[in-house]
Amino acid sequence: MVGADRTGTSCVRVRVPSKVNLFLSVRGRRPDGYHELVTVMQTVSIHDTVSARLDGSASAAHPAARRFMDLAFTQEAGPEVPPGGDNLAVRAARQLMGLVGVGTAQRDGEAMVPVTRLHLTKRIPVAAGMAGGSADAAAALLALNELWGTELDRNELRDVAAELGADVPFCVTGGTALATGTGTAIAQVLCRGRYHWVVGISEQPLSTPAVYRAFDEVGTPGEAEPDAVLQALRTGDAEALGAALHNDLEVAAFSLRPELRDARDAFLDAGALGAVVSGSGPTVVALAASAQHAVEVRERMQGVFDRSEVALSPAGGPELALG
Ligand SMILES: C[C@@](CO)(OP(=O)(O)O)[C@H](O)COP(=O)(O)OP(=O)(O)OC[C@H]1O[C@@H](n2ccc(N)nc2=O)[C@H](O)[C@@H]1O
Ligand SMILES: Nc1ncnc2c1ncn2[C@@H]1O[C@H](COP(=O)(O)OP(=O)(O)O)[C@@H](O)[C@H]1O
Repeated sequence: MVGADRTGTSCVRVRVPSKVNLFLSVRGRRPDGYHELVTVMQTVSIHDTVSARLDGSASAAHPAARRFMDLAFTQEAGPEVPPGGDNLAVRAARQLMGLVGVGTAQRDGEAMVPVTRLHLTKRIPVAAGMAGGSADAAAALLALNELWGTELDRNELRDVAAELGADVPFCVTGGTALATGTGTAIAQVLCRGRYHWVVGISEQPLSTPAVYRAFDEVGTPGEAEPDAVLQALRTGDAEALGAALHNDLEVAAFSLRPELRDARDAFLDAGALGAVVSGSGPTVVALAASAQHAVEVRERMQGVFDRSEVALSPAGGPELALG
């Protein structure tokens, strides 16, 4: 899997989009506590950026040629984002190093150990149901695969990604996908048109495990099918998509944050084509008929959320730029 010592790249920047769940059905709870899902995910145009840079000779840092490498991580992010080894971007880097047999250390015998510097610029709301941490993990995998010349293909990267979190495999590819299992089995689906969203953001985060626990108490595993969402996407019909938005986790998010139900309903009163909690929340997304309509709906929602943004979907996948 590890390619020859070929990389001449010394810096890679990956701009990675967030996601919304257009449809999410919880089918049941597995013995390990994870839940079986059927979900349709789509990238939206709120992005993080992860850059990776090598100090010293790029070729000397090829993992196949090294037993040790040092990893330095910095970020422009709020205090709620872990600054060290718990950050999903760092966990992704360590996972990739482990896979190619490279340890983290300051020195490798007599020689100085090469340093890989990872930097995260955070724009995606945190613990918001928009897969921000997963997006950063995916971006780190893609950046380091390029920087180190490890040459894992997308399928191999998705396998590594699945070990980091249920949403990470989707974030490696982006676009629009139907995900099953725990969310890691991904099939791209056809999507025509572009969709205009108002993204309602709450500063107070919601923890994904807490929302799944609440679902076990107040929710019922469902049998809803994503057909109406998939058909709307195939035909590029925003009105049909708005009507078909669905999320079984909403009831759990509402039980923890009753005001989110009011916020969703306020979006509908403000003329949105549809509105739904994204993933485990607390972000509520509303579909508009056009860019202008999104601006109008957002204006009518003044004061409902801590803040809001307009955004476009689908937002493609992670974009790599080499330096
Ligand atoms: C709800 C969703 C919908 O896309 O997204 P977010 O709201 O987090 O963005 C996902 O299922 C979240 O995926 P992700 O946040 O990557 O989950 P992980 O890190 O793997 O798991 C965090 C915790 O969520 C619960 N979990 C996650 C996925 C799943 N299918 N069943 C679960 O029960 C488990 O308690 C797990 O310990
Ligand atoms: N790079 C990262 N960005 C955001 N959160 C991160 C990151 N790495 C680790 N985390 C942790 O993951 C938790 C979930 O964050 P996030 O992925 O943004 O939300 P969600 O699971 O709702 O999509 C946060 O509370 C934070 O402690």
